[in-house]
Amino acid sequence: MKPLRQFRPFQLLAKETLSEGGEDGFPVRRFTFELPSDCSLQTLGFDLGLGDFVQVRPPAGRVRSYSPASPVQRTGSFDLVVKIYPGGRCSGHLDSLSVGDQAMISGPAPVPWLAYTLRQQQHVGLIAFGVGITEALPVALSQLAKPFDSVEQVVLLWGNRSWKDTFWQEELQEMVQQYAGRFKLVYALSREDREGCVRSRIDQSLLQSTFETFPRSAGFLVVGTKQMKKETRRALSACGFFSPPLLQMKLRMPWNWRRR
Ligand SMILES: Cc1cc2nc3c(=O)[nH]c(=O)nc-3n(C[C@H](O)[C@H](O)[C@H](O)COP(=O)(O)OP(=O)(O)OC[C@H]3O[C@@H](n4cnc5c(N)ncnc54)[C@H](O)[C@@H]3O)c2cc1C
Repeated sequence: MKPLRQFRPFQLLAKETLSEGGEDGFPVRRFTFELPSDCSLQTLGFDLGLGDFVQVRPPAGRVRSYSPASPVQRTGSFDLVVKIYPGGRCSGHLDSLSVGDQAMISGPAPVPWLAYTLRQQQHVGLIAFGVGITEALPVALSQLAKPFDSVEQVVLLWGNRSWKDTFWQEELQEMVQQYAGRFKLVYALSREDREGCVRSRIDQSLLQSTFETFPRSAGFLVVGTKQMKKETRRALSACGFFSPPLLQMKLRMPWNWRRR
């Protein structure tokens, strides 16, 4: 099968709710789409460790991007994990699909600057807001797969309103155990006190304490809305971390990066 350069129909095999969402929260569902039995995201050219994503074209509304959330080597199917917004054109479209229905999907679409940001970084900080974990987690896994003398520590800070908004707790716990000492996971809940979690928004003081041991030249990936990313980068800068070389990143963007 050729890479998904153009939009093509993919059949929905399964749909499962991962989180109903807390108060004021929205549900998060996993959608499993069919691939030919001998085909995986990897054979289609995806590198999830570098943030490659798919695009979904709803019948009405704008094309939207989603980070595949299943192992890149899995043959026969792939998952998207999507937060369903009320009135959301694309998330609502996906949510309206029944098993057996098709969605128009293309990919891989790249995050061109990520390879540059992570290049030769021994300390990698990943900051994910809500469903942004779908992009951050494969990046964490791919960094941890590198030898210790290449990547020493990966810290994932995951911000949600409440525990009910979270999912993949078991998978994350397994990672903490498997990469003990190299992988640190911090859950930040803005509206709930809970043992093992920090009660806080993701702000300068939380960033300072979470990444206290990181050298100021560490590499960071922030995944969330534009506003969240902007505020977090500003806070990282205020903590003394180097802000990403934005100018260089933009110059490296391929012609179609704005389609995201
Ligand atoms: C590279 C990349 C990867 C992404 N990966 C994922 C992923 O794996 N899973 C996923 O769920 N999303 C992901 N997104 C976000 C996704 O592309 C859409 O922006 C999102 O699904 C909303 O699109 P929509 O058409 O449903 O909503 P729209 O029709 O654009 O918006 C309708 C209403 O929904 C609400 N809404 C939309 N977005 C938000 C928001 N972020 N917070 C609060 N309310 C909102 C607003 O009230 C808005 O008025 C990713 C985005 C990028 C750029």
